[in-house]
Amino acid sequence: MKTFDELWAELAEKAATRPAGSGTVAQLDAGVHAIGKKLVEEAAESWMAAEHEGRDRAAEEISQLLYHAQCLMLALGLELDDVYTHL
Ligand SMILES: N=c1c2ncn([C@@H]3O[C@H](COP(=O)(O)OP(=O)(O)OP(=O)(O)O)[C@@H](O)[C@H]3O)c2ncn1[C@@H]1O[C@H](COP(=O)(O)O)[C@@H](O)[C@H]1O
Repeated sequence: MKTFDELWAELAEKAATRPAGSGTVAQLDAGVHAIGKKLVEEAAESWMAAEHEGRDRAAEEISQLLYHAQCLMLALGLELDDVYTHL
């Protein structure tokens, strides 16, 4: 288990060091368009899970939604504070 901030630190490190075999590096190389499509896909899967598959499945899909949101932020060079300032 990890927190949102812990995942962010891990992904930022992966983006900087680009270790072989990292799915995050592959996502970043795929670009904003591809990451955006995954984000929308995970949003739809979160919605469907919430309506039809129960709390545990919804939580799993929402975790993937958060992951892809962080990938999109990294692809754009955004920091957490750039987002938090709008909350
Ligand atoms: N939390 C996640 C995470 N959530 C989602 N995903 C990705 O999102 C995909 C989920 O997509 P789906 O469930 O729709 O499955 P899928 O359609 O079969 O996936 P794809 O074929 O589209 O890749 C997974 O296959 C992962 O590629 C994640 N990939 C990585 N992480 C974490 O990110 C960290 C860094 O990962 P790496 O960069 O791979 O080392 C690690 O701590 C991981 O646990």
